[in-house]
Amino acid sequence: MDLCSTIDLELPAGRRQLVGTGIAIALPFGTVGLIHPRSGLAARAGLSIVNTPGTIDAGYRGEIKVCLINLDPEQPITISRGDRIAQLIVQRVELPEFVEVDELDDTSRGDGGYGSSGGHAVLG
Ligand SMILES: O=c1ccn([C@H]2C[C@H](O)[C@@H](COP(=O)(O)OP(=O)(O)OP(=O)(O)O)O2)c(=O)[nH]1
Repeated sequence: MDLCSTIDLELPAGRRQLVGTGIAIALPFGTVGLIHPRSGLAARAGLSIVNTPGTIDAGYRGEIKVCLINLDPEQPITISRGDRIAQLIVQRVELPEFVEVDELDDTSRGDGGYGSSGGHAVLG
């Protein structure tokens, strides 16, 4: 579902702003809302979201807001009230009960991460 701006704004290069969408929802328990950028605006103008994906908790009843950021190094981005600025995706989530243990089971990856599998010159 697309989310639209409730305001007109001009976002200068490198700046961010929290923008209202005028939407409040009651998500079913066991789901989460994720706020994603729109790929067209990202590729063409450099518009993104600071905390992408934003998390909308099932218990949240306030207005959904989007923390937009202009990642273009030079050009401002003009947004008009009603423009589609982001998209909301609703997903089911696990609600696990966490249990503290002294050891974890062995896996082939183990504790290797952060590029340990290579695949790029800078990773060695
Ligand atoms: O892009 C976003 C992200 C969050 N929210 C709202 C819904 C969410 O349920 C609430 C809290 O979000 P989050 O848990 O990410 O914020 P926090 O910085 O951890 O603050 P809090 O202490 O309120 O949990 O803010 C939005 O409207 N837009």
